[in-house]
Amino acid sequence: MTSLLVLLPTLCLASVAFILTWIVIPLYRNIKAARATGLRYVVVPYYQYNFIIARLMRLTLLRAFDSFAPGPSNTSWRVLVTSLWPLKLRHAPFKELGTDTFLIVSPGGILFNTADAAVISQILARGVEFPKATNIYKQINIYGKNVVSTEGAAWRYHRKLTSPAFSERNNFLVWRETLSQTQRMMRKLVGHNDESKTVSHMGDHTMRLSLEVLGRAGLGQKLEWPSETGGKEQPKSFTSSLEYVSLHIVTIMVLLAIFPKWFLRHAPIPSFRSSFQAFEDWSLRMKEMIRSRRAALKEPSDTHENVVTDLIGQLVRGQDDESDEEMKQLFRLSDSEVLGNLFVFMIAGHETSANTIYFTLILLALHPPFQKKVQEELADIRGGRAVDNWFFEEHLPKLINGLLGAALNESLRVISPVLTIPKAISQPRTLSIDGKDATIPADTLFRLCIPSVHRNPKFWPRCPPAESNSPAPPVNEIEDDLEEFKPERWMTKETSLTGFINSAKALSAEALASTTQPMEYFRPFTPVKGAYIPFSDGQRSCLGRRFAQVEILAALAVILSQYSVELAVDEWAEDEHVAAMSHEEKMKVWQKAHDKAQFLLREKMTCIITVQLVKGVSIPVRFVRKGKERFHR
Ligand code: HEM
Repeated sequence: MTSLLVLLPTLCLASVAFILTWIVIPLYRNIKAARATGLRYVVVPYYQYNFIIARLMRLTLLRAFDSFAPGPSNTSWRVLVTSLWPLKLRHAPFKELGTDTFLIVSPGGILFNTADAAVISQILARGVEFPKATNIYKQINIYGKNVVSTEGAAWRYHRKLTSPAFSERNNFLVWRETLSQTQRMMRKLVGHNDESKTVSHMGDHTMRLSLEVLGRAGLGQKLEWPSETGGKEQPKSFTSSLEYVSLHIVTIMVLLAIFPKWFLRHAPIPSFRSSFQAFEDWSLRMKEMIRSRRAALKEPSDTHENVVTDLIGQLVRGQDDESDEEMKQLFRLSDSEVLGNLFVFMIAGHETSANTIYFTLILLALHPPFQKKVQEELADIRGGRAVDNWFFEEHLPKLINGLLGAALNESLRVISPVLTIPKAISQPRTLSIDGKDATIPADTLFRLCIPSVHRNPKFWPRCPPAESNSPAPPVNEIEDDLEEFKPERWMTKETSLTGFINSAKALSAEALASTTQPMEYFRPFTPVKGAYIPFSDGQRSCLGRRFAQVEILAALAVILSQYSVELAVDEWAEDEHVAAMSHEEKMKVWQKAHDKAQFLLREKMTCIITVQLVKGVSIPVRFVRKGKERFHR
């Protein structure tokens, strides 16, 4: 009894001390610091980047509120503690708070969120002062340090040594491989005699396509799939270990972060063991590949052409380029760093490109009139040439500057594969925000919210909404068409651009200068700096931007020059039934497929490293020979 009398007050005192030390005092300090910035702020009970606490809170506090309290508003703490709100709510919280920059304050830290192009461009231009938040990327070092996970001098060293790999010669290889692999993919997706059949999981096919292109243009490897080896799965083939690693990358990284290697090697759970096995397999294969590539490079130089052009060849050659021995030791990637970089090229370049091809196809299937215009332009561009005779130098610029390029720009605007760009500061930094200087306290984590700035009405030419069902209902009152996929936005007629420029607040000098162009002149629309950042910008912008552009445009061009992509309607009508329908009946059934696809793009998106449809959800499509379309001719 006496001991209980002592224990209870001690426990109470300990709890009060804990709450004061870890919650009340830090929260008070953070609120004070946030107030001093002069920016708007919202207080939330916990820090979302403290993963253990955030997970605990999601399971308890958040769940309790979600069961008993009415649905949260767009600016409620229940929404703002989640990492997905920029994806789900886009620009809505900014609009409701009446600002394009606000802070989220919690006991664990301050988050700076912005959808303001002017603020984003300052942060990206001052890369040294606003470095990447590298501790978020620690797990990515599983094979070795690399250009994605480092900062400061280490990053400069990696960037200097990896950039030459993304040469125009390599892009040519990407072009050639994509043309050939896409034709191969289409032969599988379209039945004999061009009979159209439903492709239920198009995302899986674009994932393989992108892996094949990375395999060839990145690692110099032709990937053999089980169907091409007589249907026999080869458990230890390079392809299967590469595919396994790329599809299970999140699991592998989490396991390696939690458990020691010796445990995973003998883990009692089979899936843990196979993940670890794949991780080790890939490492062994890559080390072997690096060794044999180094040997090949020592051969006489006239046989080098094929072995230096891919990414691995360029990195290995870079290892030996420096003639000065001392410099070689300082500025030379170790084998583990070559491996680490090849691995992050795969992570950074696989899903991002694959999903962009997939989503652009879906968006074009949702917009048949624009798809038709693209196909007409493609026919002009290629002038009857067979795919194998398309020229990189001649055809690629036409694709980039044409309607397909506009479709790609718009697809990346509405579904950016990367959700937010994180930056972290270790000392106070001053930014000009809405014309005033704001000093942001040290240790603030910055999030440049891509979906939000891509829909910020201040920075984009816009019209009233045309589609009643565009993917936006979290934003209750949709006042413009920025939720809609409208590639025409990127083909600006000078007259409308002038109107836009006059009404925009933040303008680049180039945009102002361009107002002197003739009224009837059409040109690609150039957004204000900081407003369009699918590949980020500044010194840490995407290294594989052109690699990705070449791959995505080449793949789409091959597909659309021969086929139309349609939404599949199997859920509502069988083929024979559709064939016997009147035009009106067909349109009704197509509208159902359209509404469902819009619903999925709106409600079933998530972000696991990159933005994607949630596991198990897909939008089925069909490829039909041009002229044989079932719904829109
Ligand atoms: C549609 C396709 C792609 C998109 C939208 C994309 C987007 C991005 C973004 C936003 C970043 C900056 C991330 C940050 O700062 O947190 C980035 C960085 C990077 N990307 Fe991409 N990327 C794409 C394709 C690729 C491809 C194909 C590769 C390589 C094969 C690649 C390699 C890289 C690398 C190495 C970095 C790190 C650069 C550095 O930190 O210096 N990306 N990418």
